[in-house]
Amino acid sequence: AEDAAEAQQQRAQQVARDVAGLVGVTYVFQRERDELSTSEWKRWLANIVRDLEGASSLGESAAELELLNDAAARLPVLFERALQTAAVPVSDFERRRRDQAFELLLGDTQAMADAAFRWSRNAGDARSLAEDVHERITMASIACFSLLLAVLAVVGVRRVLRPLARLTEVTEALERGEQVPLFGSTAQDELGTLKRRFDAMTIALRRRTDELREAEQRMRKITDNIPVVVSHFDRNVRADFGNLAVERVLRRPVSELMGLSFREIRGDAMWEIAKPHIDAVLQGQPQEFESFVTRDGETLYFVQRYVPDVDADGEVQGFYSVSFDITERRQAEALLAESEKRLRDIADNLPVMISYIDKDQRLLFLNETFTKWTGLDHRSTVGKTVAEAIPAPLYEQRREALARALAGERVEFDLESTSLGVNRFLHNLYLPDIAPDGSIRGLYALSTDVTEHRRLERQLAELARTDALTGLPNRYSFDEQLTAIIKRAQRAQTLTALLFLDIDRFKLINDSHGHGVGDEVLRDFARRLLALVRGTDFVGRLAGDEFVVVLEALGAPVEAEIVAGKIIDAINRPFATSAGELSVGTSIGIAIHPGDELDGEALLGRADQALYLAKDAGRNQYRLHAP
Ligand SMILES: Nc1nc2c(ncn2[C@@H]2O[C@H](COP(=O)(O)OP(=O)(O)OP(=O)(O)O)[C@@H](O)[C@H]2O)c(=O)[nH]1
Repeated sequence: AEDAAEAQQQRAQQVARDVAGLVGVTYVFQRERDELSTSEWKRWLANIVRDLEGASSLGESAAELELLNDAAARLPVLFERALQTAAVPVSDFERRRRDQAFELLLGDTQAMADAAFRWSRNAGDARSLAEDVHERITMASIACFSLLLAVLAVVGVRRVLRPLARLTEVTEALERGEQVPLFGSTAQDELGTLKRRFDAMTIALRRRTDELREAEQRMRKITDNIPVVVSHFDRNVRADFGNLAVERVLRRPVSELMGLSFREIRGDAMWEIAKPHIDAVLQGQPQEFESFVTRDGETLYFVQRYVPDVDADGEVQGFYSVSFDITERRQAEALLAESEKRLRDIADNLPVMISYIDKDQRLLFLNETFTKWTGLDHRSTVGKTVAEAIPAPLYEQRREALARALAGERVEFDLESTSLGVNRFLHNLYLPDIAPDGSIRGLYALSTDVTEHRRLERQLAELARTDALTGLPNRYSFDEQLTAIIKRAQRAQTLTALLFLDIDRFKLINDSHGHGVGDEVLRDFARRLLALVRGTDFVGRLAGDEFVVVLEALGAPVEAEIVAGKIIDAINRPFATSAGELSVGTSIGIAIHPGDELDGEALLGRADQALYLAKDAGRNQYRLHAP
């Protein structure tokens, strides 16, 4: 009898522990409401059911069951509370109601636990009695199983225990997300009520499951059709959602990945990169960083966004991972950088100064040649305005052209400027940079060094105006000069004399001594003319043995006659040539420009007529054209 009492008491203590455990877990359940505490709560409930089953094997009824009847009667209420607490709160009101329900549930469970404690204390008393009275031991032992017996007394062992076990099973099935049949009880007793309550809970759960599934399908439909990789990880960083793009990127079916940890899916290297971001997003801070996936030797690049998944209570339940594929952008950027480098290489190696100037006249680009010619390097100059970058006089030379180009005009101009001690003639081209909408964004400035070109041009121009034999200005130059001289004379109202000279019998010199000697005479003739006139007077060779001298700002016509006389005297002095000394004469026709509207051609015509007269009169003399 004592052994039996011992065993019964142990059982009673077991029940007490289980109920206490249930109470404890209920606290946790209320606080956490997560998967773990829910399953714990159910486990403790199942323990009590098992204890009851053990106790039922006694199959006896007893008197001291009142204590437990109360607790058993509370079971349906308990489920009702559970039903209320399972509802998802959508408003503060509902949340308050849920919290109240939890408190009530807790109170109920507490009451059950109190009952069990009392019952175990009673069992302890019974043990001491057992030593004296056998009958009383039986009574006491029966008291020890009071929890079960209370149920037995109220609804009968089989009726209550089978449904309770079934409830546990069904709850677990629900938890696994499986469809469970309803009890469909119409019984009016407490068990019937209990079953109906449970059915209501099942229906609510089903509805919620359906809603969730629909929501998930909607989300899947949307996310499967966007070119973005979307996944969701729970608080333990295990995957519980992934869209179609996940399969495309990882080349694995999404179903295979569900439930796996981030590290299992993405490997150690990616885990190391992502871990700080995951820690942060689980603290509620959104994250953005770049990541990559390498597969079959090719690397895909992503911009990775982690968004915390926060529930109604503000608790982070996990996070969404959204990845944008930027591989193409990366490749395009690489290609662009390459082509930019090629362009820069070309630009740097052209012997042309190239720059880009924006609409606010800020230098945004300059090539190597620019640096070489001006000493301004790209790094320290880019961002400055042209006025800030170059010396004020140089800016002044370009100011107007810059303004015109920035008003949309293609401007070409030449200028001479000195940089780094080198003087250059620059040919500049300013090309406006016009946006598709017609606005001016800036301008391209290209400057070519035309110094050498200019020098050649000048040389050619000089050659074109110079008589190669004597070095005197030629006919072309004379025509240019005469026009300018006449203009000056008209402006200043001064006298100008044109002396037209022809060597006498020059043909004879050529014929007698050869062309070379003739040339010697021509050169000496030119030297003698130059020696006689002022530096400002014009001396030129028109052709063959014809020369001109233009005397400006004369006091009177007679001054021209004096010069002509001096010339004849000078020419009459012997010419030393390779063929010996030769005597040379010259005839001169003089025309005076009176300061009126007479043009160069007419003046030369008059001088020619006078020259004819001088020749006609016997040569080696001058004649003045009669006014
Ligand atoms: N040596 C040399 N002779 C030239 C040159 N250009 C022209 N002549 C010659 O100069 C001579 C000019 O002769 P004209 O002016 O026609 O006659 P002229 O012998 O001077 O006789 P008048 O003018 O009537 O006194 C021609 O025989 C030309 O061949 C030249 O560059 N060098």
